[in-house]
Amino acid sequence: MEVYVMDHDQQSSPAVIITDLVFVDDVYAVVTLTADGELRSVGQERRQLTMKKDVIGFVVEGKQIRVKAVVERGGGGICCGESDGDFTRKDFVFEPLYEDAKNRWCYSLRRYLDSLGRPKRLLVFVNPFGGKKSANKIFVKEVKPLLEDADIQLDVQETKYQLHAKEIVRSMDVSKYDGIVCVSGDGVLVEVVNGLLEREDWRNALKLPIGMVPAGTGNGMIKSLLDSVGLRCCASSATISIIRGHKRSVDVATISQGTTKFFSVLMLAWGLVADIDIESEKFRWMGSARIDFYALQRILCLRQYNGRILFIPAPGFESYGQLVSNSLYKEPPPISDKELGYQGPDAKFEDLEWREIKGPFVSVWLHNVPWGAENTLAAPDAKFSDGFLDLVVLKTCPKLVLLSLLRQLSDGTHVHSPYVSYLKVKAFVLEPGARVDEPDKEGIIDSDGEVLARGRKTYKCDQKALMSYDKLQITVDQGLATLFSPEY
Ligand SMILES: Nc1ncnc2c1ncn2[C@@H]1O[C@H](COP(=O)(O)OP(=O)(O)OP(=O)(O)O)[C@@H](O)[C@H]1O
Repeated sequence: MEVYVMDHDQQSSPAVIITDLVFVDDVYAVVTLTADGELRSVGQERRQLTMKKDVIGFVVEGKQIRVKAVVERGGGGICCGESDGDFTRKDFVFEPLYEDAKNRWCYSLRRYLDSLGRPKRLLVFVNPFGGKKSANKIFVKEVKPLLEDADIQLDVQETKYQLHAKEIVRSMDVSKYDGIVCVSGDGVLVEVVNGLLEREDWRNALKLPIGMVPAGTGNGMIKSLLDSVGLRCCASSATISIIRGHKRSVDVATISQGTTKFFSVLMLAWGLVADIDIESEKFRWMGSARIDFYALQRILCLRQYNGRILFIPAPGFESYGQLVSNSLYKEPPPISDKELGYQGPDAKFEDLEWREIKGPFVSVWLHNVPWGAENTLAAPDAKFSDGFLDLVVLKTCPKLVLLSLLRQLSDGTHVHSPYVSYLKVKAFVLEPGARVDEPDKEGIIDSDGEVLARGRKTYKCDQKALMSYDKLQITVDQGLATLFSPEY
């Protein structure tokens, strides 16, 4: 029924898609769906839902239609999941008077929801190993019911071992899905991005949006996405943003050493932060307290590392460091026939103006998005797709100041400290050196929670790292990957 309704106050109001006399709670009411997506009920009570924002799906229950809705709460209220969240369930049930009317309502609601471009088929990775090992429970109790309410078909894959998600993504049929969801920490997200980029059809594969549901220790990406619109980092808010299907592009950094590459969407750390992140693994039994506990230990016995960093500053940051004639940066070798995946940005960096900062360093930290973890606002000015990485450098710092800087990480005010240099860079070279106090020992280079390189003679570890503790270079490709994101 397509009618154009004249309004008393305005010249015209949005076209009516369907309007009917129905029962709401056994009382007559008029329910209307308009072309601008308002679903209104006028009867004993007035109700209004916005299809785009509030409605996640609908279902027929006998003679009734249940419109499944989640409404953003304005302070107070309850979350629709287990944990505290920002949405409350507000289903709307009505009963069309005739079977024929019910069918017309179903057709109109379905057509409207289909026009919103929301995902219909998702591949879901659940990492049972991440964080507090509660990803399965989070998925079953909080994520699956919402995705099913939204009538999304799910292929669920529990990850069985490290790099399992990457393996699947590298060879999956991307045309089967409208997105990939990771119920995990950031580790599985990074595997998915790397898997997509290693495919021959990476350009097309990268259009597949990736959704995150926080279920790990490090949930920096989803925290960054939700926090940017004032939502709390919880499974229900994350799931609702996936259902609504908005997307956001995110920069991808290519970290390379010779022909070896790693693609990062979160961060790279060398020095204090990497040492805390990786070495605290041995205290994993402590849960998230391991980080604070080990950070204290590391500050009391503070290490400094020799080395050098070189970078191309973003416009406005040219005053940092000194100009250099030889950047050490090497353009990647031409692609051989065998290397079919993504090889890094096409841009040339070798002849641009490079600047350097020489060590010793306490910490060097590069960030792509603001939050490194749910309680770490590492780079408050970082943007998802500005084509730059935020660089946080700490060369030296009294221990007491350092302790308070670590506390300030929770609100991002550490970047205002006179001991911290905070700038944006387009490309970066790290030349890591040995520890100042024990020159026979070197450090760790960590990217997105993975050890990229371990110093020689420093760590007894059977696992071989991807790269050696030597010069590596980083370039950024603007907005290369796609994420499901709340509307911003
Ligand atoms: N079944 C499994 N057993 C062991 N490791 C796994 C399994 N499934 C996935 N992994 C690995 O777990 C790592 C961490 O995953 P994820 O990011 O989800 O959790 P996290 O809690 O944020 O990580 P971490 O606790 O290491 O900081 C990933 O590198 C992933 O490859």
